[in-house]
Amino acid sequence: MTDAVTLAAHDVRWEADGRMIIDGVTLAAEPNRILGLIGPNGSGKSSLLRLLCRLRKVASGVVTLDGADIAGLPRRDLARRLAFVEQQATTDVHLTVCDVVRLGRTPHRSAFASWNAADEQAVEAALTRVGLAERHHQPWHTLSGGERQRVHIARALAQDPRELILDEPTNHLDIRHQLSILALIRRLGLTCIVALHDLNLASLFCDRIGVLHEGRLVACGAPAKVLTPELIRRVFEVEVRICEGTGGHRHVEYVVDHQQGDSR
Ligand SMILES: Nc1ncnc2c1ncn2[C@@H]1O[C@H](COP(=O)(O)OP(=O)(O)OP(=O)(O)O)[C@@H](O)[C@H]1O
Repeated sequence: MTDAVTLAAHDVRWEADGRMIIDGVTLAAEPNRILGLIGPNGSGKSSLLRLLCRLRKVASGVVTLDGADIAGLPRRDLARRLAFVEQQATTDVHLTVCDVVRLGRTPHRSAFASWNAADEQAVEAALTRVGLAERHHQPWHTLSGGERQRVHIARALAQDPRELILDEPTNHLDIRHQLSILALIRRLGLTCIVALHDLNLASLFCDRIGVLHEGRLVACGAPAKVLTPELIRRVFEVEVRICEGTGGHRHVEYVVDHQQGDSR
């Protein structure tokens, strides 16, 4: 483990219903870089992300932030450092867009402090960054799925974190917004760990990719190193060709037999 590590898991295990879901995962986020997490449905991506931000307690192993066990950090200190955008975050239907984003300021405010200009500015900036500055007062329940996703990202940005963890942030987004949200995440320059299903988006936007398979980390490294036909066949059970894509990024092309209807 190098010094240049912010958030890291060391031989982390977690089980549910007597089944090992996360099985001895060791990985580290590099400061100001994006670590993508890929893997088939049920491979443990969400579970691992929840362990990394202490929404679940590890059964064994340790998660550290700047070398300190996160289990010992005060909740508020952790929330000032680390924001989590969940896959299907539920939100009280009576809130407006602005109310939801304001929740991101909670860790920065003391119990009796009034709402101040810095809080307001953080909320404004976050909404502008996700392209929803004009939707301040729109009731939450009237938003589309993609707009809700962007509001949740704005809420995380208003939290002003140094570490940002995102579980499938492109869910529900059309292709333009998938690209713009991932480009935004890159521009933020934060330390990010992001679960993604789309291998090409992972290849385009992540500095490194970790691959989960049945709760184990089976590969972790630069996209060009990790995204090989052999690994994708073993983990995802599909046939692919890897081509040279834009800007030297690997492009994954699925080999589909239209007679068979699948790629095997
Ligand atoms: N609280 C729980 N109780 C029992 N099983 C659980 C619990 N949480 C997760 N699991 C199981 O752990 C496995 C991993 O789930 P997880 O949501 O982490 O996978 P994932 O890689 O994020 O999947 P997806 O790509 O479908 O979102 C699944 O089989 C899931 O059913």
